[in-house]
Amino acid sequence: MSSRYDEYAQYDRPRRHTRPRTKDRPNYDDASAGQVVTIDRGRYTLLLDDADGRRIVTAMKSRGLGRKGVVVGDEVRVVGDTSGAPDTLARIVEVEPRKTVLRRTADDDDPVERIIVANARRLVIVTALADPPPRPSLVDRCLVAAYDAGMTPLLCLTKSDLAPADDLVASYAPLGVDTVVTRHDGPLDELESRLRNETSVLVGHSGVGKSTLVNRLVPDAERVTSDVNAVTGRGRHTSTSAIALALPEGGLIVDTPGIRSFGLAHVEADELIDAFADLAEAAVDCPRGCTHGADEPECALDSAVESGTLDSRRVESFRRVLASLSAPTY
Ligand SMILES: Nc1nc2c(ncn2[C@@H]2O[C@H](COP(=O)(O)OP(=O)(O)OP(=O)(O)O)[C@@H](O)[C@H]2O)c(=O)[nH]1
Ligand SMILES: [Zn+2]
Repeated sequence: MSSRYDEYAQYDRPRRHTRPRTKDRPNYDDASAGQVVTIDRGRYTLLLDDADGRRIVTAMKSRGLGRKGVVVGDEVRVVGDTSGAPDTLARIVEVEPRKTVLRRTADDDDPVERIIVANARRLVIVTALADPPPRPSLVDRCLVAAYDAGMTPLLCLTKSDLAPADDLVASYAPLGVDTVVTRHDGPLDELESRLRNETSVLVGHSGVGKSTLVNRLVPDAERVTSDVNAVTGRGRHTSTSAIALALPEGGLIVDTPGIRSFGLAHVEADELIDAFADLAEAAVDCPRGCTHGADEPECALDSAVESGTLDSRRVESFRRVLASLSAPTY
């Protein structure tokens, strides 16, 4: 089986630009569209897919962008040599508005909540059913991160050959979280069908089987990573940046090595509840400043459960996720 990355090596030279440019104002009508795949020391690796074919292009930021940040997943417009031939460098002249933004948490090394990935649709929360045992509080924090980022969470429960998935599936079902169960020697089509033609981000702590999944989803992931690093001039991929890999059947999967937790410091209870339309609707009747937690005496979620409008298990699950917001980071 071969990956789409194989196609990147085969491209035609770009057509010559025929449109004249105005002198006074830059005219980027003839700019190509691309997506940022990884970033290393001011060099941006882009995936371009247009009439000239699918290819990897290295670019830098144009001066006109100023201090505007460019992150993995950004949809950008590029000019200059976009052939992708060795030793060529294109220029990023525009960054399209971001559809979603996933941030990593501030830590001792870096006190700023930086964006890990832009424009990803799905956050795949990878949890092993055993070895290591599941950590529900971590899953809950990842769920909050997904909702906050505007992404759809997908719970991927791995190593189902070691332990049953029933309990975990049942605890996330009331929230309507989509779940797939996998094992290294079982089929992956349920996961693959959800990833197709979209940008997804994989998260999970060490040992849960992320690399095993990536290597199956992108059969030549290791070669691609080293090729990308050859382009960016690095011996191996740096752990600080995310890297997007193309899936054979379309779509990108973003691996997040070295990223241990998400920036949730700014997330408020009212923002989280907005991810659940029925709960948000009931909470309209809450007293001002209600945090919707189990200890709130007059939370309208309780009256909605009493009147039968809301399912108590759904409210309980929501409150468990909500509590993870104030729990210490792992
Ligand atoms: N029994 C069982 N073992 C698995 C399964 N998937 C992965 N493993 C094993 O679990 C261990 C960890 O798998 P990895 O894919 O390296 O996990 P990871 O999440 O990438 O871990 P890091 O590389 O530390 O981030 C390896 O020994 C795998 O062989 C599975 O479905 N069942
Ligand atoms: Zn409330």
